Amino acid sequence: MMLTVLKYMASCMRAYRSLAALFFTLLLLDLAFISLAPLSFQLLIDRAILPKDMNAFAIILTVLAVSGVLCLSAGVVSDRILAKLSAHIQQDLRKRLFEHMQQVNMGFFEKKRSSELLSYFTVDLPSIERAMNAIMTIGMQSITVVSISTIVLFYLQWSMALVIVLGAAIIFAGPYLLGRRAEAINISHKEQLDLLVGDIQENIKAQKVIKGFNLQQAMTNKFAKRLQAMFLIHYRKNVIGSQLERLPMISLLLVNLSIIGFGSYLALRGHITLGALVAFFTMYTSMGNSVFNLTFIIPVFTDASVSIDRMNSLLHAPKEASGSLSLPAGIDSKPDIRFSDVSFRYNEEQEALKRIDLRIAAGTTAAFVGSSGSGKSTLVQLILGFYQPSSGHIEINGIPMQDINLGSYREQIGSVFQENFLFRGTILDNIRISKPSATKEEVIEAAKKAEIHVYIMTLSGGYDTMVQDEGSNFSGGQRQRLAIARAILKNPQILLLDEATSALDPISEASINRTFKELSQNRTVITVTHRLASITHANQIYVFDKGELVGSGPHQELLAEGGYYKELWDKQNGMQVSSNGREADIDEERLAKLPFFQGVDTEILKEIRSLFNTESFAAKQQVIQAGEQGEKFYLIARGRVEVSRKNIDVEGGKQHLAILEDGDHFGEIALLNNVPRTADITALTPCVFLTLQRKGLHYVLSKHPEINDRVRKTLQERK
Ligand SMILES: Nc1ncnc2c1ncn2[C@@H]1O[C@H](COP(=O)(O)OP(=O)(O)OP(=O)(O)O)[C@@H](O)[C@H]1O
Repeated sequence: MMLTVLKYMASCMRAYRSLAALFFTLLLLDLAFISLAPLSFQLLIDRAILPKDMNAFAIILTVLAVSGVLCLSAGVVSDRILAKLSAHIQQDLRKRLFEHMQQVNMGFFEKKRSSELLSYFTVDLPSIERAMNAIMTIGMQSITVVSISTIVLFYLQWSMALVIVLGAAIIFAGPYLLGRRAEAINISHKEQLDLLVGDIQENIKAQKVIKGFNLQQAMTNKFAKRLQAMFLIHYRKNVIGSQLERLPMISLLLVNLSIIGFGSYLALRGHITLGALVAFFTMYTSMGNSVFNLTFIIPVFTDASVSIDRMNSLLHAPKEASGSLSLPAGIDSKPDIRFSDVSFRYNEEQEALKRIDLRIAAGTTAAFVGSSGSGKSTLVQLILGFYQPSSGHIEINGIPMQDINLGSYREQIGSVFQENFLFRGTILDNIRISKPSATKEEVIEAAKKAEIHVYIMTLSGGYDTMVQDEGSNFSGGQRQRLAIARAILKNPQILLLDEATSALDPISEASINRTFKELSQNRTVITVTHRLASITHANQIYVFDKGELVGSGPHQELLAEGGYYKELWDKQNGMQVSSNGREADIDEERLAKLPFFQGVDTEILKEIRSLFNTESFAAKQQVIQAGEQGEKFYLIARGRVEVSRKNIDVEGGKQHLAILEDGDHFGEIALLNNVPRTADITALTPCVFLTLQRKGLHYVLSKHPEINDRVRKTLQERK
């Protein structure tokens, strides 16, 4: 363990050889004085005090004072050099870690919690710094003092020196034997610390969910369990730490006793002079202190050795596989994307994509549609080269993806996702990140196309307004528009839009979709959407279901085929949302497709239709809370909701059950009678619902006894 840490430090210092050499030289001077000073007692007693020689006394004292001042000054300078060396090494390690983190593949981030990655910087680097400072100060000092003292002690009295060497072996035996256990406890302590920090971090991020679901007490209880686990390991770490310090102390006492007895016996017998005995004891005391100091840094070393291992696990994590061929940039080199028999799995449990064959010809518009979880976003991530297929091939312009330099390829892609990250900095910086050379005018132009310019101009800071905490001072729609501006500014060959307008209101969505259509003139556009009406113009639509490609072709062709696409289309069709998003409507034909209204007379459906109200919810707003009494039915005219259940044992405190989107419905059991809701429903994007109250429906049904029983029976079956 000691050797690992020392080797690691030596490798860190390699870049600063001259600084380190200067440090060691000055340190040696300083230490030589500290180690040899006790010898002056022998000279003072035997050459000056006993023979009463004033001259010798003056010379010895002067030499002592001058060398003392010189060596102590060397010590002060070496402190400053060490401070610089240590700061350099910390900076290098931070840089190395950060640089590597930019290059590791996505799978690595999936497996690690962000708190664990953070702790490399906040826990492990400081622990390495502590060990380095300890070895370069107390450690070096103690080792030098012990080495010089041992030589001098052998020179003064070899048999006593031998006893000391044996004693030193006993002193270190304890820490050596405890070493492995201490290391294991240290590893567990760091792991628990990661989990604890992770819980706190997650709790901060999940405050809206926690308060919304009234989970404060449950979260506090869960945290108390974590603290209990942390307490145990913290206690064990403290115990082993104190044992590592205490054991050498006990051994040292025993060795002291033997030396005092043996030394005094030798002096009594006249085997050594009085001066030599005093010098021996003084030197031994200073050596004893140094040995003692060395035992103090053992826990620091154990800590650092665990940290080095942890950091190496990051530094050895596989990098993104990137080839050497650069894709030529420029407007004429539109990439053609081909998937041949591509399958992909994130983990052993489930295949996210199964044997996909598709081709997105350069300059065309392709759309990926399908239910939630069908693999659309996974496909986008494969196109971006975030993951490698588990089997099959992806080719760009006929070149295997793994041979292409990912940097040059991604240079040609502009992407917008459902959730877009905004960095700390100004709005201008955030848009310009995709094209650092862009002028402010170009940024403004892009912001205008993304329909965010007018809003930016209403802010007192305009484009210099600061983005706070990942964009928390902007709405989901505004964040999405800033991301769209970013992608537009880049003017990429491939525009990748993964639910890029999901957070926008209908007017903005329609208008931005027009912008995207214009932008598609001279480039490849790949759109992932669950809103089929927005991609009817696509050259090729790919339909996914449970990771499989179940259909492809232009809109009309797919409709004519009458498969899954038609099913999705029919589900979404027949509902209209006004352009301001405040009013929604449904026609009777669509109403008749609801299982419990099948076969109901059009006239009655007209009556039922008039009972529907429009309700709007903002993204992240709770629509239904489990346990509350339900009295209405919801039909999603526009938007996406998450169905979940409170469960503090899973991350974030809730268990995800399903995603529902345009055309889906929920809560129909409430149309039958007053039953408590069985799950929570939360809006993921701004949502517009058509809602039907039980009382209204019952009134209509009571007027039409001929359908009353049938509707109730179907509802009962669904229950
Ligand atoms: N990082 C991941 N790790 C493990 N499984 C994942 C990961 N991301 C997605 N999956 C799983 O892969 C499958 C496909 O997910 P994907 O996100 O591609 O679907 P999608 O069609 O884009 O869904 P949505 O429309 O809801 O975004 C799902 O079963 C999902 O749970």
